[in-house]
Amino acid sequence: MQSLTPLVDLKSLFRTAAASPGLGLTPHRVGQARYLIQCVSRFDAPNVNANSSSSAAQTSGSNLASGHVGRARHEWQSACAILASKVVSQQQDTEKSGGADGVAAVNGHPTLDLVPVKEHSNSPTPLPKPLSIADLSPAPMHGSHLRVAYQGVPGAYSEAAAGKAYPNCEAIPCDQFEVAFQAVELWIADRAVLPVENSLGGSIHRNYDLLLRHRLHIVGEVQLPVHHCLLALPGVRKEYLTRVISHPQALSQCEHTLTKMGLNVAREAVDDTAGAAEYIATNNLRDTAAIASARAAELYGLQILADGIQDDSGNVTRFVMLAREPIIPRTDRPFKTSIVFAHDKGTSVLFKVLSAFAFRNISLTKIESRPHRNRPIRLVDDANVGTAKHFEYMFYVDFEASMAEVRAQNALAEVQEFTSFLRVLGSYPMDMTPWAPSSTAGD
Ligand SMILES: O=C(O)C(=O)C[C@]1(C(=O)O)C=C[C@@H](O)C=C1
Repeated sequence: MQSLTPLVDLKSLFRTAAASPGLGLTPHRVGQARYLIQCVSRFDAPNVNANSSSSAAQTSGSNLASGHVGRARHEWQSACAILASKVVSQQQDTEKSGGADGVAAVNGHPTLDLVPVKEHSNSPTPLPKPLSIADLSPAPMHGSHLRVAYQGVPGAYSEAAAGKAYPNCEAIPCDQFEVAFQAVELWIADRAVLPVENSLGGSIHRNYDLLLRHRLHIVGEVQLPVHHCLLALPGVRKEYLTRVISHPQALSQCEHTLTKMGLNVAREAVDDTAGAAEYIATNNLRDTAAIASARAAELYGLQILADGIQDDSGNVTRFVMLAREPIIPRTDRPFKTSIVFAHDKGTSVLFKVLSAFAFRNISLTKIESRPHRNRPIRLVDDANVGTAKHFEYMFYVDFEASMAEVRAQNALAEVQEFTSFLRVLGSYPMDMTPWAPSSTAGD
């Protein structure tokens, strides 16, 4: 088995942030990160899984991966927020008292400590170099590689998607989707590549919710054909198996094929496909198989019991590429734009919003609704018949146009009139890779 890049979890992520001023972190950010490490330590709960891209992952199998930040994420997050704000106020106090970084106040005006000029010296103190255009490049890179965060361990499909999106990138494994978001926000990574939907399994809701909660921008998409294999330890036969473990999406993508193969064994959800393979290898499990990639078989020393077990040969997962800054939309190639909106008077607005696109001949490629978590229910009282409880939604729409096109700008101006909340998640080039379906076990 090869030695692999360690998984980034919340704790190590903040530790790296705190210890690496070279990553482009401001002293403020480094200070925040130090405090965050303390917060994370307080809420560490081994064997409790905080991550899940689906509620199915909360089944017993999801406890397989160990060492996660667990219990009470909301507690942890509010502690982070409080402590991070303390860092800011402490920093402001220090600045006021003139103690930090050589800044002192004279008559209320800060003065800077200048580098002393050494007179008649042959070896002058090196002076700071002025910033040049190159220092201001929009995509900060560390060394020659773009650092791309993904959820899972090496061998996960998300790692392959990161490589497709950014060839030669340094892929950074993260144990949760949220960690991948934060890795970009804290400058540990330059981009994140995260799955949002699969042609068989449907939407990965967790990432839709996180897109709204974080301030990253969609700067691209990649569609990855997903070719699943059934993996087990060398020498294990199908008849020995009592369970199959994998990511909930992968289990759902192979549901019928597993049944057709006569594998009516327990199916358990874990955090990612390659993590399932790693778990079997690490614990020498001879009664368990994983659904994962051929690369995962190679990395963790498993054999392939069956190849191409996805229920459809055209099994494709769509991933979005996320960055701290949006890209400038263009019109010289096909673009897609993703928006999210809500209306405080309910779903009646949906028809008007959709017609704003229809009148301009703009095709929609996806529409998704999620609970409006800040205001999930709207009560409508009618004295005669009682109280109607309407569920409230956030609507996510992808449409085929660039924000550089006037028709898209006009459509959004109209949508803004109808809605109480509107955010453009990104305008980005469409993945136009030629179609190449993978083979299935029955082919
Ligand atoms: O578990 C993995 O390998 C992943 O990359 C995650 C994931 C997903 O979240 O949908 C990605 C692609 C496949 O659809 C199956 C699982």
